[in-house]
Amino acid sequence: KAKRKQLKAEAAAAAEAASSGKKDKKEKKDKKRKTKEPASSDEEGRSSTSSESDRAPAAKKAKKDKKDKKAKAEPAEEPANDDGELTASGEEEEPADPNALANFRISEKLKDKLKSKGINALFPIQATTFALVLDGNDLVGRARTGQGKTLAFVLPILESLVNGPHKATRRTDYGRPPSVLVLLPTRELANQVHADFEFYGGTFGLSTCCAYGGSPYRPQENALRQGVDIVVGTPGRVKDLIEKQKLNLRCLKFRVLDEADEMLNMGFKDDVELILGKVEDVTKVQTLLFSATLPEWVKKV
Ligand SMILES: Nc1ncnc2c1ncn2[C@@H]1O[C@H](COP(=O)(O)OP(=O)(O)OP(=O)(O)O)[C@@H](O)[C@H]1O
Repeated sequence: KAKRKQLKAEAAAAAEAASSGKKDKKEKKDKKRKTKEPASSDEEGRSSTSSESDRAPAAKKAKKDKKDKKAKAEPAEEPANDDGELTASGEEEEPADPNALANFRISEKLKDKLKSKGINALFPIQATTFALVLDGNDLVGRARTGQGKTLAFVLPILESLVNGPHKATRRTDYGRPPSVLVLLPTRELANQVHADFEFYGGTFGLSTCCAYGGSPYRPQENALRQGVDIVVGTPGRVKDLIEKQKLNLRCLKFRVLDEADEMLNMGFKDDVELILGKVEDVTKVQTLLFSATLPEWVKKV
């Protein structure tokens, strides 16, 4: 009986020892897990359940793929402009070209017309003259053929008549005398300039008449009687129309002498002087003169 009691006591002690060993082990295990846990929860900011930690590599891969795609897409997010310069992404694109239409006081309608002709920026001669003419100055411009001289006076004249200094006093009534007179040495040039004034001036409802020698008088006289805003012509025919009292220059806001040296060479000296002398008050007229060379007579004019 005593032996059985001892065996029981030994078994109980062994069981207790075993249980306390398990407890130790469990405590150690728990400790171990606790030291691991912060790392795993910090890693992705997620709880470390087994199912989630199993998903983590896939999520990481997706994230990496996205990063790679973004890196590949990045060059497209910073587009290069026509000059190859990078422009700031996410902001409205600033026109890098100082001569871009946006940098000039050109109305939207006129800009649209220019763009329809593929003109997105002004040529240097146009950029130089635009503000000067629009602000009311007289001008002498030396320019070779093909530099875009025509638009150098067409654009600021139109803006000045419609939105600028001459807006308030410009006549718009039926039978009005013209606001603009352009003199050129040849009918080809007159036709060219007339076409530009018609195309761009038409935007504002401005009418143009072309008058050169050899063409019938009747249509020109009819147009002048009804009233036009712009007259483009050669000196001989313009002088004739003045002398026939079909054309009167008393309301003129602009007079343009284009290719002045050529007009001199072609013998239009007297006609030009007579026409210029018909303006009553020169302080009320802007005079723009373009010439490839500046002989004495051109300087005097
Ligand atoms: N800013 C511009 N951008 C692109 N093209 C333009 C621009 N200005 C004018 N042009 C074009 O350039 C060409 C020459 O222009 P323009 O005829 O006005 O030159 P010009 O110097 O007056 O020539 P010309 O001496 O023969 O009269 C035309 O075809 C015109 O449409």
